[in-house]
Amino acid sequence: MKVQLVKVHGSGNTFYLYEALYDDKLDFVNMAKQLCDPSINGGADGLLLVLPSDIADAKMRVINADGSEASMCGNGLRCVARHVCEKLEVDEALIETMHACLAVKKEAPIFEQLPTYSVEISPISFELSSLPMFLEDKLELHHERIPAFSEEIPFTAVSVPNPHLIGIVDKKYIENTSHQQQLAAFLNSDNDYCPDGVNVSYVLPISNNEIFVRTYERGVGFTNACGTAMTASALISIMENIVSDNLITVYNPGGFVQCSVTQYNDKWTLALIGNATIVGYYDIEYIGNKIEFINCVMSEEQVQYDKCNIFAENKLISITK
Ligand SMILES: N[C@H](CCC[C@H](N)C(=O)O)C(=O)O
Repeated sequence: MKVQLVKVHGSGNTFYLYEALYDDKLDFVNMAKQLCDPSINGGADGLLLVLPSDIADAKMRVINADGSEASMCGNGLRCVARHVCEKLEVDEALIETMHACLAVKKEAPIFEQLPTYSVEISPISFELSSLPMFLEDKLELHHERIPAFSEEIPFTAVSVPNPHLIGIVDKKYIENTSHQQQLAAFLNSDNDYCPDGVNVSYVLPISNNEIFVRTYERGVGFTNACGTAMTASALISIMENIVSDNLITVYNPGGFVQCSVTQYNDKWTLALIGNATIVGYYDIEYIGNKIEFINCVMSEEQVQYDKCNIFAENKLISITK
């Protein structure tokens, strides 16, 4: 069976996007694992499925590189938003996700002429049971030290709605990722705290409206960026008075995004704004359960994005000097 895929990324978090006519009989788990193999065309962090929806303009499903399915993907949703808006020739749309229909919108470029979209990040819960995470005598975890995780780093647990553990750290934990690697690998293996795993992010405060976030993603490992994690990190940074502005620039190893965090009547509203870049168009042949790449046409957009990435890298150098 011949399949057409688009390789896309949001802030360097790279995916294959496949528009399926319906919940195909294709084995998406097997497809994702093969497509994300780093030895083939540089791999990817996951597979985005764009499907018809009865309640929205389209439906998005997210399969991680290890074949696990996630309830949400912020960087991926921006890429799906662009795909759907350009197909329907609109600037705004509604995308059905596992737990909510989310508003998406074409925005003015975040950097030079970069195609930019905003996506709603919702629902949000601080209940440990929503991740799930199990901690003795706790129903929530707010900016607290858990000795089993770290004696130094205060962590917050939040679902948006995929699960996140957010630590506010000083520079040494950004320069050396071994602590984060060890903790995240433990919490994403057989353990008593997070039976379904968890995305683990370390956040370095920069200014009253800038943070740096590095994420070890559940089902993937370290990625250039994790959209839901960056938005959750912006939320925690506001709640803990680490930043004071409602529009936060979040730098990451793959570039930068902006996160809008507003509160009304005790309800938080989150939006993630950033690029939706097309890397290339791929034709594959799906023979039995084996994927063969037939053809690939690279897009010119990556050149444009590289300039954005250099801007972010220079900022990171200035921060961690
Ligand atoms: N690995 C995540 C899903 C992808 C999220 C990330 N790529 C984003 O941009 O939010 C999880 O299993 O919850």
